[in-house]
Amino acid sequence: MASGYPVVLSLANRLCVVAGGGSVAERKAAGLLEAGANVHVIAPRLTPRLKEWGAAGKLRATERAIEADDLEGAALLFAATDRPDVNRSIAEEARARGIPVNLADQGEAGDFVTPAVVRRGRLVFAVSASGAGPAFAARLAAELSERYGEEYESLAEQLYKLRRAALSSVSDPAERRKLLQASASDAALELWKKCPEDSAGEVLLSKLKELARDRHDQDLS
Ligand SMILES: C[C@@]1(CC(=O)O)C2=NC(=C\c3[nH]c(c(CCC(=O)O)c3CC(=O)O)Cc3[nH]c(c(CC(=O)O)c3CCC(=O)O)/C=C3\N/C(=C\2)[C@@H](CCC(=O)O)[C@]3(C)CC(=O)O)/[C@H]1CCC(=O)O
Ligand SMILES: NC(=O)c1ccc[n+]([C@@H]2O[C@H](COP(=O)([O-])OP(=O)(O)OC[C@H]3O[C@@H](n4cnc5c(N)ncnc54)[C@H](O)[C@@H]3O)[C@@H](O)[C@H]2O)c1
Repeated sequence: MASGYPVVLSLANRLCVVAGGGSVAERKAAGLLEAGANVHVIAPRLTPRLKEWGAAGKLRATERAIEADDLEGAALLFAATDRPDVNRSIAEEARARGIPVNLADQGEAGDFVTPAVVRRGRLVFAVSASGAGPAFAARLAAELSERYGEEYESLAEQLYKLRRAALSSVSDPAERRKLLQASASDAALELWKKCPEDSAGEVLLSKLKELARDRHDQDLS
């Protein structure tokens, strides 16, 4: 497998079809729900959780074999049945319609693979081992999960607000770039962890300006 080209797709409200209803289909569906996709899972046999999500309206669950018409309007297809022939033929139908395909039983023959993922709010870590094995990717993702704890969700939120404040109130692009670079320094990250919530980001921006001034003064002395 040549190593692929990583992207972060916006799937909010886009139809994603999952063929298959076992543990692999459940994992793909769970990841798609986290991305806000409109998920349709189709299989004669569904896991209890997939049934529960269907009954709760989190996704659409249909208990029958996949059909080509199910692909109508889909942005992506996940072929995750335990029948290689079914996966192959629905993948062909999808490709004929220009729909990218993920093949659970033969990743390399699909259009994209799903990496191991760790989410911390806006922060998304994705690890792909490109054929070196999902166990390796999952192990490295678990290490990232330990290194970057839950606190990184609010940290990323603070940085988001700060960046918005900088974009709207620091008009000089060079000055802004300097500030935003400083906003991700070790000292700055420590500062944001201790800062109170500030929905406009103005307090964060004034603290960042102070920090940048201190750094500048230290450089001069
Ligand atoms: C990371 C993760 C993400 C996810 O699926 O969400 C993921 N597989 C995970 C688990 C897992 N996979 C397998 C087992 C059974 C135990 C074992 O054998 O280890 C388990 C464990 C379990 O199911 O619990 C076996 C397996 N996987 C693939 C094949 C076929 C092949 O090699 O082509 C076979 C043999 C099937 C067979 O014939 O039995 C294929 C793919 N699996 C990928 C991703 C893509 C490559 C990603 C990369 O680039 O590294 C790729 C290529 C395609 C794709 O699925 O997109 C997720 C870990 C999530 C986590 O825990 O964080
Ligand atoms: N990519 C991965 O991460 C990964 C991990 C493990 C296994 N696998 C592969 O994925 C396959 C599925 O794994 P699983 O553990 O979810 O299997 P499973 O046996 O739990 O589930 C198989 C599902 O396929 C459905 N199915 C069968 N025929 C169908 C059809 N015509 N249309 C729609 N659905 C149909 C069944 O109803 C069932 O829901 C395995 O056979 C294996 O090759 C991939």
